[in-house]
Amino acid sequence: MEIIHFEHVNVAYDEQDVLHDINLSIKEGQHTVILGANGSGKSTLLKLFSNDIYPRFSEATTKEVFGKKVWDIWELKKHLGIITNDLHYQFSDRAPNLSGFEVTLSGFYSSFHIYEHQEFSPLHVTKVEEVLDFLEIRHLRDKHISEMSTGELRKCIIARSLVHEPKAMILDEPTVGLDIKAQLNFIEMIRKIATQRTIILVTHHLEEIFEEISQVVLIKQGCIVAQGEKEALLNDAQLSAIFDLPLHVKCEKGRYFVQSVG
Ligand SMILES: Nc1ncnc2c1ncn2[C@@H]1O[C@H](COP(=O)(O)OP(=O)(O)OP(=O)(O)O)[C@@H](O)[C@H]1O
Repeated sequence: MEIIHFEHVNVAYDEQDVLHDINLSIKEGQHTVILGANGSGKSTLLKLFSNDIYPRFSEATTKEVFGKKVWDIWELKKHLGIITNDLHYQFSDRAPNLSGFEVTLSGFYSSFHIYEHQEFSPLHVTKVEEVLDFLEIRHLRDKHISEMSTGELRKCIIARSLVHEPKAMILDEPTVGLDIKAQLNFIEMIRKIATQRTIILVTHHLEEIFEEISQVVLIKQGCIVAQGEKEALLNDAQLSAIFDLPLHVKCEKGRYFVQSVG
């Protein structure tokens, strides 16, 4: 089953073309990274996955998510857990008093708060407890957002997206703002999730590309310039071209990093 199947997809904002002739396939179980510089079109591509924007009409265009062309947007959001940094800001701004338990529970209504009119069954509560245990964040259950570190809140937001048991999770620059230890710890958590569902990582940080990611999609100036196996694409030539810098890349124990520039 393909999660994403795009053929000849073009996107424009105010008549300005931003994504050009996108052909992309991501299969279930095929953990994928979408890698590109700032402004290359990564977030726009992600908005296409979630149906927050639509392609420019063309007879040649095919756009299917989980094999379907048309989706009820709320139904689709249950299948695709999407984690953006915007979610993080929304929670810390709007609901600093929410606990880890409540952040997770809010996933059932995709809301940024818990409201009186929302009804939760014992099954909802059980699911939240199960997710907190799976992610090993029970210690955050009763902690308030205002008392959480960036990494702690981000883990609760991941928990929130898991209550629907999405088939795939899309993570947009998930380790922004985390120190090295928190980053490594967070990536270990994502690896655990990757044993159960497909991860699509959107980033410009090589360090975020964990071992289980097999497919790389390189995007530059709104075009997918390469799509294929990680080992074939994460090399000096491809990455220097993508980031417009002479980069020397190294891989150690299955993890990639920029060794030097120039
Ligand atoms: N709402 C919008 N209206 C007009 N242009 C936009 C809009 N959003 C993005 N763009 C433009 O589309 C292009 C791609 O932007 P996009 O945010 O998708 O890139 P990105 O790779 O996610 O960048 P970053 O890594 O900085 O988040 C950029 O030129 C950007 O200026």
